[in-house]
Amino acid sequence: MKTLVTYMTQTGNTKKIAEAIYGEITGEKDVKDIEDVSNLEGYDLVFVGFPVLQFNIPEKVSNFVKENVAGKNIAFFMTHAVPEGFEAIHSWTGSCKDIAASGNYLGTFECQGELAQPVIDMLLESDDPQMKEFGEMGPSTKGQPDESRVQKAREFAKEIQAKVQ
Ligand SMILES: Cc1cc2nc3c(=O)[nH]c(=O)nc-3n(C[C@H](O)[C@H](O)[C@H](O)COP(=O)(O)O)c2cc1C
Repeated sequence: MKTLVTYMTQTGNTKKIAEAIYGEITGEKDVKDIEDVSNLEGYDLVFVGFPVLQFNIPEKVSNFVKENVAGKNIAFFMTHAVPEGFEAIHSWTGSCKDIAASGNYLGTFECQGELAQPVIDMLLESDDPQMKEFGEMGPSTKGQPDESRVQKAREFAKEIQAKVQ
């Protein structure tokens, strides 16, 4: 069995989770920036990770998944600035299921990720009140994903792999 862990990241949070998942996976495996993946040929299980951007899965990621997921075992991981339990997270996990409709959807891991200072500054300057609100929650995201989140990601990786073995 061969597994791919692929991710998009801008400030490193999603990459940190990708590496935790990758570290936990047994068997043949690759970890790659999604920019470096042209298709999913040869992989039996794929983890796809991304930061939530403007209340959504980044378009680059959703397009890639829709184009390549047919017949594949797929799981997602995402990081976001809002705290875990925030209502919109349900719609983001729902979107993961939707874009994976032609594959075998196995689950989604999500956790908070720190807003980097340049991002906070940019969000605070935005005309969009919701983006401004994100900027204001910046300090409460510091240090995320922390070790407890990283540990949860490792457990998620194990659970997902067990589903396909
Ligand atoms: C332009 C922009 C838009 C964002 N929009 C959201 C959002 O809608 N909801 C949210 O919870 N976080 C939002 N974030 C925060 C990121 O999802 C979060 O910081 C994430 O952990 C970044 O991951 P990365 O370090 O892998 O890039 C946004 C960040 C940026 C830069």
